[in-house]
Amino acid sequence: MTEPDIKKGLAGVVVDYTAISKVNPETNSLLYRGYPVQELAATQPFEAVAYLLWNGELPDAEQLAQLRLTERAHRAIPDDVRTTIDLVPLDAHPMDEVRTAVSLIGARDLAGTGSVLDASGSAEQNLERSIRLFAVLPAIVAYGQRRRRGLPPVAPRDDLDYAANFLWMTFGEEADEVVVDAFNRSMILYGEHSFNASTFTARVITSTLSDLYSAVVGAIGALKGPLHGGANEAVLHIFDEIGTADNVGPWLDQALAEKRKIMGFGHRVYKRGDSRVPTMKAALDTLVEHYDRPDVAALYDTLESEFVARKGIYPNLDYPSGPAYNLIGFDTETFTPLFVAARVTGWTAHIMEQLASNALIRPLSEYNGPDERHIDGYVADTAALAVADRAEEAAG
Ligand SMILES: CC(=O)SCCNC(=O)CCNC(=O)[C@H](O)C(C)(C)COP(=O)(O)OP(=O)(O)OC[C@H]1O[C@@H](n2cnc3c(N)ncnc32)[C@H](O)[C@@H]1OP(=O)(O)O
Ligand SMILES: O=C([O-])CC(=O)C(=O)O
Repeated sequence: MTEPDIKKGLAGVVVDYTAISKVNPETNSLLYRGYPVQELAATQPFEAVAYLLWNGELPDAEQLAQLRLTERAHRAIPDDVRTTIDLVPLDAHPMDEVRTAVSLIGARDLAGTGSVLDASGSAEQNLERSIRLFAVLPAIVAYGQRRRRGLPPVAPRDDLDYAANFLWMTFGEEADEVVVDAFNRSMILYGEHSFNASTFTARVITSTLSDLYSAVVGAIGALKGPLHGGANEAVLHIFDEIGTADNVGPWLDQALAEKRKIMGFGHRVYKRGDSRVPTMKAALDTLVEHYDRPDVAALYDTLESEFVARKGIYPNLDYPSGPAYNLIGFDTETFTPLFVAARVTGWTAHIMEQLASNALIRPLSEYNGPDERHIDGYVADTAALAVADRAEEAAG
C-alpha cells in the first residue's frame, strides 16, 4: 500500500484561487487587489482599503463619502448587544466578548429570514452586513476595554474618521495626528492576508452555505489562538517578562533551552521576513518618538537581533504591532480584538468571494485507528448486512 502524501497543517497546499490579496514570500511582498500594502498604508484611510478589499477597486471621492456615511450611521452598539456584553464576565478574555457580540448581532440581523436554505444571503446583503460589522466592531472593542477599566462608554463622533473615532471611543479624548496615523496604518496592515487560518475558517464555514455572521464568529475563534492573532498580545507578555533590553540574552537562553516559542516570530508563508513588518516598525518608531520611550525600541531591537542571530527566524506583523498598541494605551488583552476589527474586512471579502464560486470544503483523511472490531454479543442487523453486500457487489 502506498503511503498517502499528507500535508500536515495543509502546509504548501494551494486550495483555491483568490483575487483579494497576494502574499509573495519570494519578494516579501503583499498586494491587496494588486496594490502594494505599503502604498495603501502610506496614502489611504482604512475605510478606503476596506472598500478596495470588498469591491476590487479603490473608491472615488463620492464612493468613499457614501461608505463613510453608512459606516458612521452604524457605529453605535445597539442596546441589547451592550446588555449582552455586560453579561460576559469581566475577567473573560475580550476575544470571547467580541465573539459573543458578533454572534448576537448575527442572530438579531438574521431573525425572521427563513430556513437555513436562505442563510447565505445575496451578494448585496452580505456587503451590507460586512459594512455594518466593520462599523460597529470599534465600539465593541472600545467598550470592552472601558468596561474592564470601570469607565463609562464613549459615544462615537460623526466628525471623525474611522481610526480617529476608534481611539476617541476607547480613550475619551482626541488622539494626536501621529497616533491616528500609526493606528490607521496598523489597521490597513492587519486587514487581509490570503488563506491564513482564520480566513480559511471563515471560508470553510461559508462553503456549507452558512451565514456571514457564523463565518465571522468562527474566524474570531481561530484568530484568538497564540499561533495566529493571539500572538500580538503574547508579544507584550514576553516584553513584560523580559523587562529591559539588558535581560534579553539570559532570558532568551532560558526560553530556548525550555524549547519555548518566541511569540511574534516566524510565519508559515514568509521565511525571510514578513512584508508588513518594515511599515509597522516605522509606525512603531514614530510612536516611540512621540511618547519618548527609547526603552521600548531598545528591547524590541535587542530581542529581534538576538533571536534572528540564534535561530534565523524573523518577526511577523504581531511583533511591532504589540508594542505599538501598548504605547497607544490599549490594554494587552485588547490587542487581538483590534486585529478582529481590522481583519473583518478581509474575512468578509473572502466570504463573498467563496460564495461567488462555492465548492463545499471537505478534504480527506487517512485512517490510522484500530482495525475493524466488533461489540461482543452483537447480532448483526441483516438489513444493514444486505446493504453492505450490495455495495460490495456494485464495487465489483
Ligand atoms: C499575524 C499572524 O498570525 S503571524 C503568526 C503569529 N504567530 C506567532 O508569532 C507565534 C510564534 N510563531 C510560531 O509558532 C510559528 O512560527 C508559526 C506557527 C507562526 C508558523 O509555524 P510553521 O510554519 O508551522 O513552522 P513551525 O512551527 O513548524 O516551525 C519550524 C521550526 O521553526 C521553529 N520556530 C518557528 N517559529 C518559532 C518561534 N516563534 N520561536 C521558536 N521557534 C520557532 C519551530 O520550533 C520549528 O523548529 P523545529 O523544526 O526544530 O521543530
Ligand atoms: O498569513 C498567516 O498565516 C498569518 C498572518 O500573517 C495573518 O493572518 O495576517
